[in-house]
Amino acid sequence: MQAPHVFADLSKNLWTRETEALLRQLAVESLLARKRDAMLAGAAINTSEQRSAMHWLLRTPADGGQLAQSPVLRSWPQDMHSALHDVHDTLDRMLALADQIKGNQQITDIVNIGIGGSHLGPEVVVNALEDWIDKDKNFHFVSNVDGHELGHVLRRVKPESTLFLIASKSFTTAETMLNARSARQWFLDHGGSEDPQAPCSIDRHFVALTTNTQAAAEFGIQRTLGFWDWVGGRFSLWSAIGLPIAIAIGSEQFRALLDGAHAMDAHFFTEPLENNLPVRLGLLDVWYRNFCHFSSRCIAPYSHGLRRLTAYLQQLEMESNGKSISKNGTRLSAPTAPVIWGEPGTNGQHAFFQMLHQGPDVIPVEFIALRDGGKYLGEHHQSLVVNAIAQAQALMVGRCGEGQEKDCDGNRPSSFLMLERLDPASLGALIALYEHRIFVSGAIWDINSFDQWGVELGKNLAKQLHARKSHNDWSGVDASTQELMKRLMESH
Ligand SMILES: O=P(O)(O)OC[C@H]1O[C@H](O)[C@H](O)[C@@H](O)[C@@H]1O
Repeated sequence: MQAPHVFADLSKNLWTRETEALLRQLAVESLLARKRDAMLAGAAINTSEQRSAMHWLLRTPADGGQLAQSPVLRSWPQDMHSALHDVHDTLDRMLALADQIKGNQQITDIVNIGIGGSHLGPEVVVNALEDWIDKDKNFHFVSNVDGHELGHVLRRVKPESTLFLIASKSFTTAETMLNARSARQWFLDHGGSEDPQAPCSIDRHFVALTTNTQAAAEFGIQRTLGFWDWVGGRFSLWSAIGLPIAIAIGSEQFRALLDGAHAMDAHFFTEPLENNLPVRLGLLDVWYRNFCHFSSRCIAPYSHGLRRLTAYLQQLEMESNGKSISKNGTRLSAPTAPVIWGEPGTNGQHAFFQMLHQGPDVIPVEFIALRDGGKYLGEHHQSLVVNAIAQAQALMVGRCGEGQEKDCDGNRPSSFLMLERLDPASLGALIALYEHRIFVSGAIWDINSFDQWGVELGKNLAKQLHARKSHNDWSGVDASTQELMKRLMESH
């Protein structure tokens, strides 16, 4: 089927028309349409944090665009109109800043410091759109608290020609804060200044992207672009967190990225369930996970530009739907998000595809390819996509009669998504497709796809271990953790 900017061939999946009709019935019984409308109405669907989930508003045109005639929009309360107004105010300011930085020839290096949702989205988009980027700027993404990553970048840049973007929704994430402090110290140690009047000042060379503008100011960054707590971290590339993207491709193309996502939003919010690609894919995910008991899904982008897409989708899907408790607090009896994994093609073919063809587990595969490969070596592109099509065919038809070890069962499912080309609008639509698809399966499972309390546990324990380390106090700590901590301290 054709959805905005994305063609989807779902014909190699293990379902029939009847299966899909029954799944749609399940969607009706799970109140999917009502839940979708609640999101569009700005209801607090992130119940554990009492927040709405309105990342789609970040790409809604000021006049409502393709959603203007939607009955939900037409009955929006005033505060939704105000929120949309604020979105466009901030977007205009952000894009003006982006164009100014883009045109500033003195700035040759942009260093984005952030992790999770404040890193993966911008990284995947900047990588994907490298053909749209002026060659006079280098983009660096630092996320890991491992000092090797920041050190590697700092060895290659100079304070006077570098702009640091400190990206953190909360402005409290330990890794980002440590990386930001180290970058700041390096900047001051190498000729930068705290004096706002100085030519190489923190004011000119640091920008914070955050909802916590106060913490950014306390850190010493005055130039801040804000956003709102109703933008989940993993859905935030459309907000101020997208500044590195906007610097890379410019305001006009950033707007094209938003427009592509908006076209998919309108498709999702208004098309009937049977013609709605995010709904069809979300239902397919439920079918495979709960009825066929497939526990993972392989994502294989046949595009070097999309080489980081799987990492991005891992956070999007597994952080959103890796839950075992329903919205009303009961433990679910059925499993939720599968393991998402994969590598770009054709590399994956020469590594793990063997298991996809002959391994004991059936693993649905998602091929993502471009019809038009752009300006590089057309022959390579044809070879790339033919490989993807051949792999999907091989998984389906298998092989028999050549001796048991050579035989492949076949009947292994795959979906094939094809973009016309890798441009901002198509990429925006593709990412929005995944956001909504995940919403659909989350709605069927009746989980809150917008919180991530499991992540908090690890963060808290890391903080406690740090504190205990300074007092060398291990009372009440389990033996395994104690031993590892003692070993770490001994080596110092
Ligand atoms: O943007 P920040 O507040 O620094 O958060 C960065 C990341 O932190 C945690 O890992 C959360 O699980 C992610 O959802 C979030 O994207």
